[in-house]
Amino acid sequence: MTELTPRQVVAELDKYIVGQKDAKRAVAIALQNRIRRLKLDDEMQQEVKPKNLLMIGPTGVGKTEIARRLATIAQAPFVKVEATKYTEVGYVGRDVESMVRDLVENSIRIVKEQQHELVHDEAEAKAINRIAKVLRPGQKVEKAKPANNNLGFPNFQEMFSQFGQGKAEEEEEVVTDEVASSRRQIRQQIRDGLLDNHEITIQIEEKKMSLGSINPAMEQMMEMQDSLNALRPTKKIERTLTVKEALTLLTEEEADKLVNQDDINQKALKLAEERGIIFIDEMDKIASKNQNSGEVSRQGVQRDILPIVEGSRVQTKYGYIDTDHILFIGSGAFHTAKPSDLIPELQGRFPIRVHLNDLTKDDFVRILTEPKNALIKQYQALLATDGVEVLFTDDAIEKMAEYAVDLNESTDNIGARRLHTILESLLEEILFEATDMQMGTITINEAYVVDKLDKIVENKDLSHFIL
Ligand SMILES: Nc1ncnc2c1ncn2[C@@H]1O[C@H](COP(=O)(O)OP(=O)(O)OP(=O)(O)O)[C@@H](O)[C@H]1O
Repeated sequence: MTELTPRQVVAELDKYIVGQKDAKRAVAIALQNRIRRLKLDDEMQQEVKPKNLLMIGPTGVGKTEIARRLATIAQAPFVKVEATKYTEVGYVGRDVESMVRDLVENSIRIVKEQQHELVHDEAEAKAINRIAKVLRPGQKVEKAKPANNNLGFPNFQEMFSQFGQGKAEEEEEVVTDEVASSRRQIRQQIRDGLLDNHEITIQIEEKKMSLGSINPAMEQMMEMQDSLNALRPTKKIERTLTVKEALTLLTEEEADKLVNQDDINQKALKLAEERGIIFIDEMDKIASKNQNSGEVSRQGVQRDILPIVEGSRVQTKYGYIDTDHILFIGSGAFHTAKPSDLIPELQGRFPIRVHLNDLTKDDFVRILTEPKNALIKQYQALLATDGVEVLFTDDAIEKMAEYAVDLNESTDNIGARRLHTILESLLEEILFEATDMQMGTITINEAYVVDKLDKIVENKDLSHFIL
């Protein structure tokens, strides 16, 4: 895996996030420091403590977005959690270690996807084969039964067959040359996508539902259930789908058989350990120095978080994970509580502090248009699916940015999130009509923006709900 330099990381972040230069630099440095520390010998590693980061800034200015993009750039497992969701050990609620378990789940997904990618062609070939067999079955003949064992032992094979998958095993398929040749043709047709919409009924393995972790006791129960499930033969269920859907499902099922689950688990644990990023939002809400009743439990949460951030071993259903190299990014507005209101040990674990700025009108103009996934581009792409081309004049975009600033000042300051609600209200009519009407090209100018938004903005009660 090639590592990007801090400068390259910032350049990548620039593609998606407007401004916030200091924050981008800080996360790039934090990422590089982790790589540097991993290269040290063991003794030195113990001396150099991990340097986590605290992002301080109002809501909706890009804190989460920076962390999330950073994870994508670094190909790192990522979770976002809210500090206020946790309660002290012993109370009902999520225990703090679950953030590490969630990170591992995310890592498992990443590694599984990578491994599936490696065996994709082989898995797809097998899936195509299975579909061809369903579409052109051979002749079924009854299988000769094995002679009964005369030793008086129960026949385990027959007993197992009662668990659901016995029937098929009693029949054998005779594949004539004609069937084989017809299947060859079908396989080609599937590859060419000619049968995509054709419906078929297939047998697939029933997926075990995985509920998110709730608390340790519940998790243990679910893990026991998982182990029991693993002992039972997988149950097959019948589903009617299009060939295209069946191909996706069966390719996934075949890929599952081709990859080594233990291998995935080990790789995922290592990936989470060395590259994981945990974003803890609302850190300010658990900060407080006072010892009165409500605050005790907040401090409790801080104390629970501390060992994880300091580096400890956490048990997950895939094995133990060391949290020593996980990068923690704390975040919060810190309007009333200050970082210095956190317990000292925790303050020490988040030594890099960075302030994010309030967004200005110019920032809003840029956010609307510049990033790779800019909101205007998103709406244009959505409406293009209905054959509608939407153009925005420069003054229309300026006007939207102006409304965003005004509304953030006069109601709540929700940062760039304001742009989402503004665009949704602005385009409501077009979004409703576009599918029915051949609208061709629509140009949105300043007058259109004023016409659509002024009515709502003037009515303070209404704008609280809509914009
Ligand atoms: N500087 C920015 N550049 C581009 N988009 C931004 C920027 N700031 C915010 N956004 C957009 O606004 C939305 C909210 O931003 P984000 O989730 O990062 O907020 P936040 O600062 O983490 O706030 P909170 O603490 O409330 O979670 C996202 O859709 C994000 O893409």
